[in-house]
Parts: sequence; structure tokens; C-alpha cells
Amino acid sequence: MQCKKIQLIEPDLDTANQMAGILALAGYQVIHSTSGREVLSGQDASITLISSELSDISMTDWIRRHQQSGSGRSAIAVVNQDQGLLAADAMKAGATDYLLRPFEPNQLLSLLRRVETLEKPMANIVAESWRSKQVLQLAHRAACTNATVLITGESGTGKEVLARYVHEHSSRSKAPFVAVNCAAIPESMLEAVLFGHMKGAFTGATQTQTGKFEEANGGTILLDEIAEMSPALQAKLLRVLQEREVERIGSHKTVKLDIRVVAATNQDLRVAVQKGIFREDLYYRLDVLPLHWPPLRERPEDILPLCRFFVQKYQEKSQCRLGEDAQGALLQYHWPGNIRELENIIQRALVMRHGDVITAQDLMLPMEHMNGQQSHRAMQECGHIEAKKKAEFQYIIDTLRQFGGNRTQTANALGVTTRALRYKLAAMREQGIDLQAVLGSAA
Ligand SMILES: Nc1ncnc2c1ncn2[C@@H]1O[C@H](COP(=O)(O)OP(=O)(O)OP(=O)(O)O)[C@@H](O)[C@H]1O
Repeated sequence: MQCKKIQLIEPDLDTANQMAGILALAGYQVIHSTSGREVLSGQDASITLISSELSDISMTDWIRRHQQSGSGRSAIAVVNQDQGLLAADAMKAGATDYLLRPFEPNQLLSLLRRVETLEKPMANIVAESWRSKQVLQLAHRAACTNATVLITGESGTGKEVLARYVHEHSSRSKAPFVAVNCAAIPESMLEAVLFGHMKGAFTGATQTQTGKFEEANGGTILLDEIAEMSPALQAKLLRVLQEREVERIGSHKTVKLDIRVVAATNQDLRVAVQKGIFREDLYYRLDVLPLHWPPLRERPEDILPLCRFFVQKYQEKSQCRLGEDAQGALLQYHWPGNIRELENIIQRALVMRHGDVITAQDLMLPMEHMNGQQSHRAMQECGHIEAKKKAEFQYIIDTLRQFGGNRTQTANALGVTTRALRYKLAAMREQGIDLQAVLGSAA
């Protein structure tokens, strides 16, 4: 079996020998260096342990330069107990995690094991950028506790994915994970959905129903879009979180809860508290372990791996890939809708493409969210693309007319699936083509 390599940058030889001993016993191959500059380039270990005591370069600078190189490899800052601020700076610079000296051998080894899980490809999470790895590493730490987690981030950044990650890496992973979108459920029903109700408790309560808290007992409950909860319900939720028990509506029997609560929001809850629309005491109950997903535009190293992941996930038979122009456009795009938008764009491109290579044109990225240079180039191409698109749309209309509006026959004649045809028709409608009017009775 091949040994896993660890790069150790530690100027103090005694400390280095001690650490190397622990690592070697655990089966790692240690590549040691006393100089930071020496190993800024050309190292081949996926994880680096870097000491705060370097003399030739500051640890923070080393980490920043290491991350700027785009290698995506993990760096762990090793700092003294009284260097908390330095640890925070190292995290800002891109460290995946930090270790406080002095430490027990098992603290070092369990930290390495956690970081190693990030280095392995995960079944349904893409995390190539150091920012994503850092978020997952913090989530891993949170998973080892029972504390409440508050996940923030713009819409579509992966907050629910992260909540599941916390659950799956916790000791509750075999128990249920229950997600409740507080904004999607009418306010009048949310209380009953969360806490459950007895038969006859209110008009329409024809049956006794367990609530989501009870359903999640033993496991994890995700309260998504928590900022949308009414003040009255916020007060009830606070009581549940304090007492760790619920009462179904219409019942006086309490049910004890053994549950991890994860709350998520795309709002700034501190601002909501200042505005008086979110309870301050509830905010502090929820904000025990905060996790924040940066928007996708701030972790560009994730963009192409995510695209490949979704191409793989959604392509049907052929082996499709992203063309160079498509890759350029994807990297220039601003991603206001984050990963959800990226997923939709790839799904649509797989339908719009003409061959096995997805082109920039197939992506149909909105111009207004392109960065300057790309936008200019794309604008230049626009006239050509528009003409091509118009001709394609006209061909589809003619074929539909030929088959009296029959979608299946039209799709067969065009050599595409009916699903692909449906997407094309939707795209035509989006472009303002009134199919009803164009096709008349054939529509
Ligand atoms: N790191 C990731 N790797 C792969 N897929 C991801 C990742 N993050 C998010 N996704 C996918 O992107 C989509 C949006 O993710 P998710 O629902 O978790 O976002 P969200 O932040 O909770 O959105 P909202 O704020 O709208 O509730 C989902 O289909 C999810 O599977």
C-alpha cells in the first residue's frame, strides 16, 4: 500500500521530529522542510502542515500564496495556544484548518483524517476551491458536536447540501434528516407542520398528525429560510429550543426531543434583528456555530468541476464535454443564482447542444451578468448567433406546421427527443415567440 504524503514545514527540529514520529507511526510518509520558501513550488503532498514559527516567510503569506497558485491543496496552520488571532488570519488566507500547540497525537491524526475526507472525491458534493474545503472542514467540526448550526449564504449556494453534510458526518447519521422550508409553507400551517396536531385541534384537523420536530427526533431538523418565520412562531420555536420538548397543537402531552437543529437563511439575520423583524434571543440560540457559503463567483475554482459534475449527472447516452469557449464563458459569468443556476444552465445546454461538445452558445448565458471582456466578445458574436437561432426557430415552426402541431412527430422529424423539443419551445416562448399565434390551429 502506498503511504500518504504529508508536507511538514517546521523550522524547529525537535518539534519536527516529534511530529514526524507520530505521523510515521500512523502510516504517513513525511516530507520535512525547515524553510517555507523552499516548498512554495514543486511539492507533491496533498496536505501541508505549516508552522507559525517560520523565519523566511510568514505563515499567513505562505498560505495565501499557496492558495493563489490554485493547487486546491489543503494547508493546516500549526500555531501556539496564545496565537488565536494568527489562526484566524491563517483561515482568512485560506488554511483548511488549524491546530493549537501543544497537542495530543490523536488530535493531530483526527484533524488529518477529517481533512483527508475532503481530498477524496465525494459522491454528491463538489468542493475544489480552498473556500469550499474550509467550509466543509468547519462543517465537519460542527458535525462532531451537538450544537445548533446556522448556515448563511446567497440563494442556491448549497445551504441544504451543507446541512445534509453536517447530518451525515454526525453520530446522528442513521437517524432521520428532516428539512422544512419555512417560506414555502403558508404561515397558518407552519406551526402545525412543525409541532404536529391532534385530531379536531382546529378546523380541518381530521386526523392526528406528528410534526416535523417529532419526525426528526434522534436526527437533524433543517429549518430553511428561517428569516421568513412570523414573530409569533419565532417565540414558540424559541421555547422548543430552550425546553427541548414539543407539544402537538391540541395536546398537553410533551414529547422530549433529542435533536440537532440546523437553521439556514439567505438574509442577514443581524440586520433582521436590528429592524425588529427577528427575535434577538432566537438569533443567539441559532447562531451557535455559524457556517457561511461564499457565493460561487468568489470560489471560481469550483465552477468547471461543478459543470463537469452536472454534465456527468444529466447526460443521457453520449459522452459530452465542455468546449473551450464554453469553459471561458462559464468562468466569466457572474452566477447571481449560484450553483442552482449553474445546474439549470448545464441541464439546458445538454438539450440545446448539437454535438458532443457543449459550446458557449448552447449555454445561453444572460449577457448582463458577464464580466466586461467576455461580454464584449459575446456581444460581437451575438448577431451571428441571433441569425442562426432565428433560422433554427423557423425550421422548428415549419416542421410543427407540417405535422399539424404534433410534438412527437415533429421531434422525430427533427431527430431530437420530445423533451428536447419541449425545451426548445420553452426557449422560443422566452424569446417572445407566441407559438399559439404563429401556428394558429396547429398549436
Ligand atoms: N457543492 C455542491 N456540489 C454539487 N452540487 C451542489 C453543491 N452545492 C449545491 N449543489 C446543488 O445545487 C442546488 C442548490 O443547492 P441547495 O438547495 O443546497 O442551495 P440553497 O442554498 O439551500 O438554496 P436556497 O437558498 O434557494 O434554499 C441543489 O441541486 C444541490 O444539489
